[in-house]
Amino acid sequence: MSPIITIADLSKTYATGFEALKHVTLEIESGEIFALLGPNGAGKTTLISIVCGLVNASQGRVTVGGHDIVRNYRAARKMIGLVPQELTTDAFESVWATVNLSRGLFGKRRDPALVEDILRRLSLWDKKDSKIITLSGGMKRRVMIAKALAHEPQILFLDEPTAGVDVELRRDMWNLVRKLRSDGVTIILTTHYIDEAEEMADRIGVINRGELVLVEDKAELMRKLGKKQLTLQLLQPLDAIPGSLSSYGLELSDDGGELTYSYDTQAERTGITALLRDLADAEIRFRDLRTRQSSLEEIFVNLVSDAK
Ligand SMILES: Nc1ncnc2c1ncn2[C@@H]1O[C@H](COP(=O)(O)OP(=O)(O)OP(=O)(O)O)[C@@H](O)[C@H]1O
Repeated sequence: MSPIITIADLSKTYATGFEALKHVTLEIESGEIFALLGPNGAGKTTLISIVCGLVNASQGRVTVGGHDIVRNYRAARKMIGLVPQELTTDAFESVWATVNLSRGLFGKRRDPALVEDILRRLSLWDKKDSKIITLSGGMKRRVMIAKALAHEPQILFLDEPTAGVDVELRRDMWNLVRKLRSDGVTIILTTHYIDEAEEMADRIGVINRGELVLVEDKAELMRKLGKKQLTLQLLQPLDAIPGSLSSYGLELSDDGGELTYSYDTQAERTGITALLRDLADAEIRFRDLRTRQSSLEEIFVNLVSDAK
């Protein structure tokens, strides 16, 4: 696959002197779902805003579909649909009018069948004649997506798409994103919901204090950084860990009733076989066991706190 967006050495210093982005280099592949994950103020919106031409970069270069976003702004922007964090739309227009207008802004011919399809997919068809002001927050958010899709963009940016929406809308949103991807749309979403990235993304970028600290295939990330824990529920509680087991870094919990061993899933040897043998030699018996893999949330928290 070839990159549809290239971001090279991108930095942004706001007029206040604040460095919101520091030397960010990133390529987005055509057709992927890329999640940009980061805490508040990390620079996610700034990055999106630069790619969409809303904020000027202080340094670096961005191309969208091969078009330089500064020199060839119109061609680049036409490829992009943006769903901003804030709801910005004309409150007194009808849904139908506002979505058609968005299409017109990009110089696209009217296409009522296409707009109907978008509204139906977003469960907005029965609201097409409603004024935006009369809609609920969740419905308004759907309208923002419909507007962003109206000119048939190849790339869709979703800035915090599910912040403050209910569970049902969140599910709908995820389904829509998957459907769009299967239609070939490249999707970049920002989120602080780790489960959202875990569920949706093909690749994940973690941004912290303006720096892109990691970009990785999601499955690879979980495999690489994921630690696993084996917990044994003992038949007889232990007062202390026997000296013969000291090399395993075991932890005793539940009043001596549980013994936990942490191991690296990537390591050539996990050490489990040896541990079980040494436990038998020490006459420590267990009645049950469980294993647990660290979640993306733990990986993320570790990354962000390491970078501080
Ligand atoms: N116009 C501006 N002038 C000065 N500083 C700004 C401006 N816009 C954003 N910032 C600062 O840049 C930093 C990054 O902001 P940005 O909105 O990109 O973060 P974010 O990762 O999207 O955060 P959130 O998750 O809260 O939306 C913040 O500290 C913010 O206060």
